[in-house]
Amino acid sequence: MTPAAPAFKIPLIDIRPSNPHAAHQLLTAATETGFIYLPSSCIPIPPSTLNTIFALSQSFFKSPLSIKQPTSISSNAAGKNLGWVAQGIENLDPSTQKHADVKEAFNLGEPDLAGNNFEQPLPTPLQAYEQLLVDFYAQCHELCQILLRLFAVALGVGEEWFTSRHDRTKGPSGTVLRLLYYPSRHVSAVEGKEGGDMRAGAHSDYGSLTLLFQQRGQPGLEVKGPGGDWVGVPVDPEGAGERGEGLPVLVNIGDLLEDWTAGLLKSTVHRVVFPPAEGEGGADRYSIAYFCHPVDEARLEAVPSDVVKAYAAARKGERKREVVRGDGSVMTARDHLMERLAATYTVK
Ligand SMILES: O=C(O)CCC(=O)C(=O)O
Ligand SMILES: [Fe+2]
Repeated sequence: MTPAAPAFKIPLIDIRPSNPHAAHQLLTAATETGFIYLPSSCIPIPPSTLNTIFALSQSFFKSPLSIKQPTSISSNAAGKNLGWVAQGIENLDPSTQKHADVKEAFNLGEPDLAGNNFEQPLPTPLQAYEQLLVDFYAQCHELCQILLRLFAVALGVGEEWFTSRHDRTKGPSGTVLRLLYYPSRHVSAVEGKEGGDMRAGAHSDYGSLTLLFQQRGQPGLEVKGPGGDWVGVPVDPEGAGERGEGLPVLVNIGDLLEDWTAGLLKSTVHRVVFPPAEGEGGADRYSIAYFCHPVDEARLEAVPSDVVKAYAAARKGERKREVVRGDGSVMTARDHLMERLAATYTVK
């Protein structure tokens, strides 16, 4: 008899300094599941900020085309990859998915360094809340820096090894804040779009870390377990909402951090599905994703960690991708992102 695979369970980790095991627990989770829940109480983002941003997101996505179109990614004003992404544009898994993802998105690039505004045009419903969005951006970045410091500690490298390479004062990065809207199946059918079956096709994220904020009653995220099975990711695994607390935030490791650590930290494949049909076809889903990247010019030189070195030596030849090229030159974070984009979007 073969032993059953261990159940795939995403751990909830308290990352406050009062937990002396936080760094170790994070590293274990990152090497096993690649996904981690953080309780709302240990993140530097007030639940009221999140509620406001979800309300803004809803009001934007429910706006008429005349509000959305001027900020579209296909307009010159928005800039590359920034702005509104209409339904039918993106397919995260073109190899198996015939139709585009059933979703809309709004991509927000980094604010200026002074922390006053965004360089892209904001749609009308967001304009009055620019400062709140700028502050939220900074809070997300700070949370990623806290996590990156803990990973550095767990790997036995200098505490600032990763954070110094994510230091915004050193230049721009590929970091993006993304508002996401997945209509219920009912709504997408009414709009007459060709019926896609997937809200977001199977993929892994590109950057170093992703933060994902979700709302009660709006499930849909699934991660690929070690046996290739899809496992549902509950929005509120421990009933925080019922206790009147904020929901936990999900963190996942992206391809860049996986590649940088020679595959030790796992960038786990995930997707977003429609909930099983109920009533009118389930609820709409809104989520907010913060994709954190090192600064563009950061060189992805080998992490000087004994743990990483031992893993790299044991798994030589098994890696999905390399950050050091055949000629010995080291990729920058920008090179890495360009390569991932080129691998995904074959037609451009
Ligand atoms: O909306 C979600 O739950 C996840 C979205 C996602 O995985 C992505 O945009 O990369
Ligand atoms: Fe993702």
